[in-house]
Amino acid sequence: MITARTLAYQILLQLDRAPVHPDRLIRTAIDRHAGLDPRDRALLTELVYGVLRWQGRLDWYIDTLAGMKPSKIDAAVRILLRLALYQVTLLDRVPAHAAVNEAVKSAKAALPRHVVGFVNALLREAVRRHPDWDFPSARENPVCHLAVTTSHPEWLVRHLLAEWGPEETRAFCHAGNTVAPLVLRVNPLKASVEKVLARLHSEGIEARPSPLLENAVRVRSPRMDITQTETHKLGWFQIQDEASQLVSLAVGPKPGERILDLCAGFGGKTAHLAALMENRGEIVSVDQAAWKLEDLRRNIERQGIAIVRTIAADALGLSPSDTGLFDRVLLDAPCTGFGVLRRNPDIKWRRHPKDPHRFSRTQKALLRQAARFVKRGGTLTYATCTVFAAENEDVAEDFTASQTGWIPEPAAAKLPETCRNLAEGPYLKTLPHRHDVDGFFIACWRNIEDIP
Ligand SMILES: C[S@@+](CC[C@H](N)C(=O)[O-])C[C@H]1O[C@@H](n2cnc3c(N)ncnc32)[C@H](O)[C@@H]1O
Repeated sequence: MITARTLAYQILLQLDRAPVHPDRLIRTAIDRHAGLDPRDRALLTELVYGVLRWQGRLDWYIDTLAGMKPSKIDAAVRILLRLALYQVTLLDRVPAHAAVNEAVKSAKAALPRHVVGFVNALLREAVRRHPDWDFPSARENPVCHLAVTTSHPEWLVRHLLAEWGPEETRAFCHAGNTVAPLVLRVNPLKASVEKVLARLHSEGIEARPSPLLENAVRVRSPRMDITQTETHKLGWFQIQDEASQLVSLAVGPKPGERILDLCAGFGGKTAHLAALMENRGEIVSVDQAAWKLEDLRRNIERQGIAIVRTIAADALGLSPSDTGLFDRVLLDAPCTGFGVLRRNPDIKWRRHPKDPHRFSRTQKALLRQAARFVKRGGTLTYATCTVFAAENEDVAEDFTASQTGWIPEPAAAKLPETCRNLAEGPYLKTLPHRHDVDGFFIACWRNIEDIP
């Protein structure tokens, strides 16, 4: 019988080779090994996400103890060590000797003898030292200190310190290692909050109304796969953080309107827009990834939505003559994703220091393109799930400064009273460490001129 630790090791190896969402790999592993009991499934998720969150600190332990150049340690050996060290240093419920023994056993099965000796010696030394580690000094090297202790890349810490200062950066980095609440958007086309709470309760899941949005609920036991419930299969809800829900609310579509969702992905925002439109009008959902639009179609069908047309295309190559003009256009732009590190901790290790600026260029081009599809009097909404000014305020300000015929509209105007404190000037900005929701940015404009 395969163990949760072995599966976690295999998944971490796969993630090292290709950028797949960890949840997809975990779900596939659980489906394939139906014999895993709920405790093992929970441990598998804990190990995969724990190692991804704490990878920076775990690597610091390895490089401190290894006595060789970091590049000399093979990727598979490093992952084996990270997994064992995570259990030894950060997980209370696994005895240290069990984690070490299992890692050494795995090493014996697959690695040469001298590597087994190296793994064994390093892990036993880590057990001996823990918890008395000599981390880089906060006074002499604040960047390195924060990067190692909170497990974030040095370039990211340096960037945030320059943009936000030490207090906010520290809070952001600490929040990045917490488990985000599991939030559901209730689908009003099929159910109400009360119905969803009652039905989930009958399936053994406790949830409570969101403090922020009246149509959202927070699940108390976030470790389970809620997509397997009947309530989900019936299309009564969609998993969607409150901050993400603010985007479609800020678009503010009305029944009967024409809406363009220009980077629709799996259709999280499309489905919400359709619900706000009471399933009346038309939504055109565009994404360059045709496979995502397949998921989108399944998602909207499950939710009883019938007003969506999909187009698989590069938004930059699309013309209003192909689609007509729209009352409202949403650009939920591709971004570095640093607002959702709690859910996707692997992102912080995949990104490059130049990425915020690279994305910024694409976002500016996509936003100008999105504007071409808006009717006179219509609105344009720009959203990201990241926190850097380069991808947020800079993009919005570039648009406002370079385009005539557009006036910024307060992004919070259409939001419920409970969310008004999230406004920062004309924009809406959420941060995990301040608001306990994902980090999103929203900006809105109204078109006041004919488009040439
Ligand atoms: C932030 S995600 C969208 C998430 C989606 N709106 C949702 O709510 O689930 C950005 C999406 O933009 C798509 N994308 C990136 N560049 C694009 C382009 N030039 N044209 C069309 N889609 C693009 C990506 O495939 C990705 O699905």
